[in-house]
Amino acid sequence: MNLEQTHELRRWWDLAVAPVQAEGLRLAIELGVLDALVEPAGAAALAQRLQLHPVGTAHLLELLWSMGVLERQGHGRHDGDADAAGPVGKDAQGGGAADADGIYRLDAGARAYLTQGAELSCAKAWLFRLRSMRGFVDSLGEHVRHGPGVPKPPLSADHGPSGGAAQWAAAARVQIAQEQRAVTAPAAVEVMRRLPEFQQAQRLLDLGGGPGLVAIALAQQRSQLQGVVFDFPETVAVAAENILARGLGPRLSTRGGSLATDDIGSDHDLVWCSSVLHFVPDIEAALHKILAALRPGGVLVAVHAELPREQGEACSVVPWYLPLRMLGRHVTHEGELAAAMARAGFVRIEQFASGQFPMAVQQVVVARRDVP
Ligand SMILES: C[S@@+](CC[C@H](N)C(=O)[O-])C[C@H]1O[C@@H](n2cnc3c(N)ncnc32)[C@H](O)[C@@H]1O
Repeated sequence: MNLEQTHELRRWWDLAVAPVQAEGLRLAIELGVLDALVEPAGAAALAQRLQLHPVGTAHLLELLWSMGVLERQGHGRHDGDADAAGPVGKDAQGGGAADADGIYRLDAGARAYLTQGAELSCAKAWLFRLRSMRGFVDSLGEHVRHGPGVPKPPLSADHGPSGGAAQWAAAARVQIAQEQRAVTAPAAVEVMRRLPEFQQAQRLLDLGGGPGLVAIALAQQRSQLQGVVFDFPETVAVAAENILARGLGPRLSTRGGSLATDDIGSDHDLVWCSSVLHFVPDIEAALHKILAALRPGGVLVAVHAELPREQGEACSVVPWYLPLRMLGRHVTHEGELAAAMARAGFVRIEQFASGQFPMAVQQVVVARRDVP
């Protein structure tokens, strides 16, 4: 036995403790601990300011530090050692010098993405993901015993993964908007930079575009680009507000409907479609419709998670998409979406994986309508 090596059991024990870390982070966001620690502070002063218990707060801060959410200086020092606290400095909240628990402040990544006021804040998006995963966990046993849920009919009032079109619209205002602003829109811009056709494209369709921040970011890249955000009517109302707020009304418009049943327009040069095909009742039918909506030579860029065939890659994709699969939604295996595009008549299909999207690694599939 090598005493320095990690025991094989550890990976399962780590799973059991992950809820403690997630709950610690949730509390830190919801109690305002993270926002407060943009400025360095010790536990006692922070507890006083947020009306928390000093000992409980000290333990929470140490947990967050162990997770890499916080940096710590001066741990174990007492009042007289304050000047030795280093770059984090003194407790700005009047709690005196570095106390025995140390002075904490946010790590740069947590400051950029987990504080409520940050420009790229994903705090609400993260809280949403946590809530939805916790909700799913409670029903997992039911699904295993009694089978996956029945897919929702596309024409009912219930379009969302766990609720109705109104819930998609609410998501478009909060968590999808946060993820688009911080992650999806910059990634979409990067994907388009690799695509020669983007330079000439004049008509963009952002299919299932939610709050429309991807279409907005792409329009901001190229002044000749005009575009339409297509989604359920309740959701495109959110996109319309965002378009108006950025003064892009003359170039971007919205169209409300369902990809499953309604017209999505024609003669588009470029269709962007990310994390949407999971929710349509028939992927092949949706792909035929998208092909017909492109002009000859037009390009579809579809970005979706697919289930990896390698175990090492599957471990970070399968759990995220299990709720959708248990609800009877589609999550294709790697390569299946590209194969379906080929069957639908798309040509010159390329695929690459990217970790620069929300949640798990996404497969970017670029496919073209042939020029006769
Ligand atoms: C997970 S969100 C992705 C939003 C956006 N494409 C992105 O990547 O950030 C799924 C979007 O697809 C839309 N959607 C789902 N089913 C749809 C359908 N049948 N027709 C139109 N939009 C649909 C939802 O309203 C939602 O805005």
